[in-house]
Amino acid sequence: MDFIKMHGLGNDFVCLDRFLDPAENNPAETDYSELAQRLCHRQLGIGGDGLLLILPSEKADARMRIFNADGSEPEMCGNGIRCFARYIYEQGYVQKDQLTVETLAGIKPIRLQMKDGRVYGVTVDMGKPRLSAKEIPVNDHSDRVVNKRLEVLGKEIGITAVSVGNPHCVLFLDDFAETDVLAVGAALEKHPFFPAKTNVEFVRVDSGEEITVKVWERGVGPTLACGTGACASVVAAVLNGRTGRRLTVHLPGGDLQIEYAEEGRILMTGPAQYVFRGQLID
Ligand SMILES: N[C@H](CCC[C@H](N)C(=O)O)C(=O)O
Repeated sequence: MDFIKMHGLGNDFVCLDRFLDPAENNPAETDYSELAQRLCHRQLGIGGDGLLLILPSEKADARMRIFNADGSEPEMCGNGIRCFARYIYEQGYVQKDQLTVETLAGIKPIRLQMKDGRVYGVTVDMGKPRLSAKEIPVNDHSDRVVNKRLEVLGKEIGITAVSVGNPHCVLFLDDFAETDVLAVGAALEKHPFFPAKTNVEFVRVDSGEEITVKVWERGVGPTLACGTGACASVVAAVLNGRTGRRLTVHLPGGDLQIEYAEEGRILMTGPAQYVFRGQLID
């Protein structure tokens, strides 16, 4: 089985190209949950935060499926879709710098930044955030921004819940040293307030134009970057009046440029890089 390894700011993915032969119809390869757990394992497999499937689409230029390292299938992946877009262009499956990708969170318009025929940056229209309790989803009856105090590890913590197709729980901190990100992240991921579990972002506001974010990802754990998490953090910062609408988001793996535009759409721009091509020895 051939695969391609890619990453977006260190959020890394094992990619299987099924564009020309959608193996989804192939019974031998339908348990992607098991396959994701096997291929993403850092010692027993290739290693990755997730498994990306590159598939044809009847509604867009291509279709992306993403599986977390624990085998769960989330609705969307921000760093992954940038890698996906670069790959399908440079593979020749699309010959244009503006394309669309079908995901479980809807069809995402994408613009490629190119130099000498190679993609050096990708801008994704991530769409509008979902803010009502049912859409996130959370166990609450608010129909507006969900700012809530939750009991976590014996302490009360203030959070903002936002969805960008997948659920996010955003906390604002003055100093990362004040919180055990790993313990609080693990506890919040599975907190009963989030019936579909959640990604968790710890955000320090550095200025009106910059935030620093650490992430605990649903179905993965701590990652070097999370595209949807960075978008959710910007939305939460704007809704809580903490920053402007156009931010540089500093993640452990690098920076993303994100704008939560006045009309409500979120634009995310960042890199997508190859690591290696390989063959799995069964
Ligand atoms: N773990 C996330 C999916 C991957 C999102 C992340 N890799 C990104 O770049 O958005 C979830 O279960 O919703």
